[in-house]
Amino acid sequence: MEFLPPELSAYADAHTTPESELLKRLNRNTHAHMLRPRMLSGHMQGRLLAMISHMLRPRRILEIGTYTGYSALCLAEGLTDDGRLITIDNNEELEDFARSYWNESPYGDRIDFRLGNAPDLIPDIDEVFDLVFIDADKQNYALYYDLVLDKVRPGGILLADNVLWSGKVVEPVKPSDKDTKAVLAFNEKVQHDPRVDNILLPIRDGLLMIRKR
Ligand SMILES: C[S@@+](CC[C@H](N)C(=O)[O-])C[C@H]1O[C@@H](n2cnc3c(N)ncnc32)[C@H](O)[C@@H]1O
Repeated sequence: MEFLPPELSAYADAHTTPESELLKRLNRNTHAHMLRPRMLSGHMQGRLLAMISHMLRPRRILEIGTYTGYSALCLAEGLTDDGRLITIDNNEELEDFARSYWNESPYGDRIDFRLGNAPDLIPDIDEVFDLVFIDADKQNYALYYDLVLDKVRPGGILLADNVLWSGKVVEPVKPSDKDTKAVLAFNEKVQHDPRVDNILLPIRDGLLMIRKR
């Protein structure tokens, strides 16, 4: 969901560095051939992810929720020369599609795709992360946060997508709406965690930026 009026959104887009030809093609082909293409980060958020990555120069990035590999390519832009991005998804139908685009990029050999259920895989990853992007099933957001925070270096950054959840975070919640309840609980958890500083950026569907103290 976009929270800005369309004309302001278009203006912001027009004053943001354009996508590379590869990202444009991946974006277009995801919309043409894949289910639920709105899950892809897109131009504006993709450039923000790349900008944050360039600023941090991370050596290790963890992404939870690969989809067609668009955000992985954006995040990989800032990796150090010996850097690596681990990205996890439980949908095996996405891997070949994503990999075909990664292989055309300079980062193909630095993106380490792990197929499986993220809550099962994360505990076995023995790395210290500079940057983490949480962008998978909403009901596990708080669990992902708990699983990764100890693996993030002090000063490292976590980003969590969709934290405004199409505006549902400020509407009455239906008792059956587990996703909205999970997003609300996650946002509260981070807000009251003395181990971090955080800012909720109202970009696209809401991006929570969290710095480990
Ligand atoms: C919103 S999409 C990711 C979009 C991607 N980060 C981007 O910006 O282009 C969420 C992805 O999380 C994956 N996913 C959902 N639940 C998962 C789980 N429990 N373990 C691993 N991946 C999961 C889905 O298959 C889907 O591809």
